[in-house]
Amino acid sequence: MSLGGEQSLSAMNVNVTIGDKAILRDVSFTVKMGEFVGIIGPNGAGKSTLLRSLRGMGNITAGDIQLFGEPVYTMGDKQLARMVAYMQQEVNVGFGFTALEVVLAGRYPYLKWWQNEQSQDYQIARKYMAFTGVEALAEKSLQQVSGGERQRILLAKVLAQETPFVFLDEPTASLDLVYQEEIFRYCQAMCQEGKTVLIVAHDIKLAAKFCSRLLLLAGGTVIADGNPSKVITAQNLEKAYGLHSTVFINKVTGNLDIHTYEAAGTAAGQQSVHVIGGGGSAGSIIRLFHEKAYSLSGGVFQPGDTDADVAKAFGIQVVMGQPFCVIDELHARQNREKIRAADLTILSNLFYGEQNLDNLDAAFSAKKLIILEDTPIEQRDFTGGKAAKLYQDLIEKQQVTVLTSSQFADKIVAGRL
Ligand SMILES: Nc1ncnc2c1ncn2[C@@H]1O[C@H](COP(=O)(O)OP(=O)(O)OP(=O)(O)O)[C@@H](O)[C@H]1O
Repeated sequence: MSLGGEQSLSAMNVNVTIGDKAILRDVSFTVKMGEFVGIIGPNGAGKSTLLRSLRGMGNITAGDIQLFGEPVYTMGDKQLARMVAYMQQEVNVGFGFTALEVVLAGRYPYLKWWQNEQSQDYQIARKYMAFTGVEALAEKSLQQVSGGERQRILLAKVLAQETPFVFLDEPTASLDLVYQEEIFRYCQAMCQEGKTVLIVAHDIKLAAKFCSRLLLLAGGTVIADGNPSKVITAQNLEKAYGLHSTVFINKVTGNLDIHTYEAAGTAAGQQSVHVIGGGGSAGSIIRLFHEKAYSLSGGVFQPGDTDADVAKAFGIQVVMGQPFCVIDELHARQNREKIRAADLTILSNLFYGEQNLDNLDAAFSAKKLIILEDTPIEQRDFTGGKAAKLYQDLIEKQQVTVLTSSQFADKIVAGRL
């Protein structure tokens, strides 16, 4: 029987209070079979407390938790162990036991008597040890393995329980890059087969890549709940973590990516800057200005250009032209208006081909102009037409500063613009 899509877990107005401190406040959500739910949020948000409560551990102060319609707190130990496999954050494992014995203990809800090595339980234990890459450690005691290996042994134990629910509290904490991904990948596969996995994770990008749903907790409440692209937004991250970030789709990986930056000062925000770029030369400058809270504009950029992508990711309004075309009159006018309004205009490593003719011409109307030029001027060829001539005129214009991109970046970072 397929359980896919059926409601399997429900938490209703769950409150946990310890002393006079509210650890969880009115947490409500339901989970369907086959969902892969990542529970994310800052340290102390209540993630582990929530997972423990869902497993019927610790006492909730108010509310109700049900698994398949049955209150979790009325279930017996063995019934719960057949229902939920739970890997805690910190586990006191018997260090005298071998890895195989520890994994075999995951079969406890099914064992009637200690089995021989040919029994099905041994085979199941070895199967999951092979999956988590610890088969070769079967006879080693837990004292003889590394922290990451121990984590993978404990994961094999949890998987060997073969329950419809798998709850994992930071299972990737001491794992290397390969196993971190592997665990998420395996959980995803389990969910596709109908299991329900809840995982507490700090790696938001990994959780967003693999989980079908994220639950963002902060201060004991659910800040956001839904598919990863709905939950991982700059606003939600600021609300939960107090973090300044830009959330975007990484064009190389196709995955959701997060760029974080320090809270900017207010002084920089009073200066307005217009960036004339294109061809990918201005992206890093736009990022730096944005992080320092300058009031930014840009143009005329071409669609598909990485400068345009960076501006879009940071939510900066830029004048966009047509792809592979000379700048048309409307966009040229909009660009000039922004240049005139800006305190400072930056012309960043502009390719002085004819399609940039208007960008170069418009730069003459800047109040203050800084040209970023990473090719030594003496190596530039200014003999190639109208645009090249304009560029030369700009460089030779009085009160124009010419810097390399890195000299300029140093100035912004040091706040010496
Ligand atoms: N037994 C306890 N007594 C008092 N306070 C507790 C107890 N257990 C947890 N807390 C508090 O409850 C809050 C939530 O803890 P919890 O471990 O659930 O957070 P978390 O989101 O899992 O954090 P982390 O990411 O750091 O593991 C924290 O402020 C913690 O100090």
